[in-house]
Amino acid sequence: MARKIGIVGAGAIGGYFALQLVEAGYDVVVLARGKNRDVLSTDGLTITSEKGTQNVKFAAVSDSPAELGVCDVVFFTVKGQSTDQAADDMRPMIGPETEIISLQNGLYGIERLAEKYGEDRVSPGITYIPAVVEAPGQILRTGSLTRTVFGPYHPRDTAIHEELAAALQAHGTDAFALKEPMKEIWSKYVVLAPFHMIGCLTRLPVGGWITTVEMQDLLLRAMKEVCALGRAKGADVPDTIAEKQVHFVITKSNPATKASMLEDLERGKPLELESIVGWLCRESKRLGLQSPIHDMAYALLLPHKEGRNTA
Ligand SMILES: NC(=O)C1=CN([C@@H]2O[C@H](COP(=O)(O)OP(=O)(O)OC[C@H]3O[C@@H](n4cnc5c(N)ncnc54)[C@H](OP(=O)(O)O)[C@@H]3O)[C@@H](O)[C@H]2O)C=CC1
Ligand SMILES: CC(C)(CO)C(=O)C(=O)O
Repeated sequence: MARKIGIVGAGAIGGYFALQLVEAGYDVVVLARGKNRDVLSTDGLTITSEKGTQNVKFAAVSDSPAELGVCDVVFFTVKGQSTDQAADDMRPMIGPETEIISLQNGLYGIERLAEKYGEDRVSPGITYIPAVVEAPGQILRTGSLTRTVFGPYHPRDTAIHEELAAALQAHGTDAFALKEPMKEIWSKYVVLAPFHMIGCLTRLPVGGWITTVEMQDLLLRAMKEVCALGRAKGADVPDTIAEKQVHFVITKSNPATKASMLEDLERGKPLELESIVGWLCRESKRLGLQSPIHDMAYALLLPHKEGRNTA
């Protein structure tokens, strides 16, 4: 019998994986609300990319987690600010054996899920797929990257991760099961937190701000704040990661790439400010570290946190 996979957070990233997992033959059930639920249950999900348009329908779509029932695996893909509510809401979908794979940016959500469901149930992951929701049930992939990794929080059996990664790979996703995914999650976070705050404060894609030595230096110093926090939390995050990442951003990044937090800011949507930048500031303080660059950015972005309509 095919495994039953639940999607909690059927937006850009959750939608992408929902479609791929249906195509891989899994029994996919989707927790969705309002207009998104209506469109997903009637027309299904449509994803447009440079490869064309794909559409799938799901085994079940509901705003009632109890109706969807216990799943073998849940992909957790809500925005950071929805973490606590969604993690509580999904409880009826989580049984004693359910594997929870989080693909959220940052580490806030992973820690909250682990507190609520236990470190042995949560599989941290990260994805680089750029995508946006254009309308309910309609997702646009804005680039071709599909690298995605996931695996256990602490070393344990990874058979389920390997099975899912192989199924996703067979359908075109660059997915990998890692025995120690936290290394790559920290490595992305070293770039992500500075990238989001600088993108939002300059209101520019990376090509608009990375060209001056002043900004390159600011980026490096901001990245080192993240590395210091990683080490204080026991992860292997040497400052050389910051140096490599700055070099990568200068030499390899597509100048048109915008931080997803800037995309949200421009659309007047709520920002993942607390889970990505605020978490770093609070954790640094708690562990006796200084994070002056992120502290200033956090304060400057606070007025935009809830989006345009509530400012
Ligand atoms: N988009 C991208 O390019 C990338 C995003 N990421 C990360 O992936 C994560 C998800 O981002 P993204 O897919 O863009 O976000 P989206 O806003 O597109 O999707 C989030 C979805 O979660 C749903 N949701 C929120 N709360 C609940 C709840 N309580 N119950 C059910 N559904 C809920 C939202 O529904 P509703 O509309 O009803 O609120 C929405 O459909 C973020 O952490 C982001 O940083 C990582 C790499 C790239
Ligand atoms: C990697 C990147 C920059 C785009 O996919 C991202 O994850 C984000 O902006 O949230």
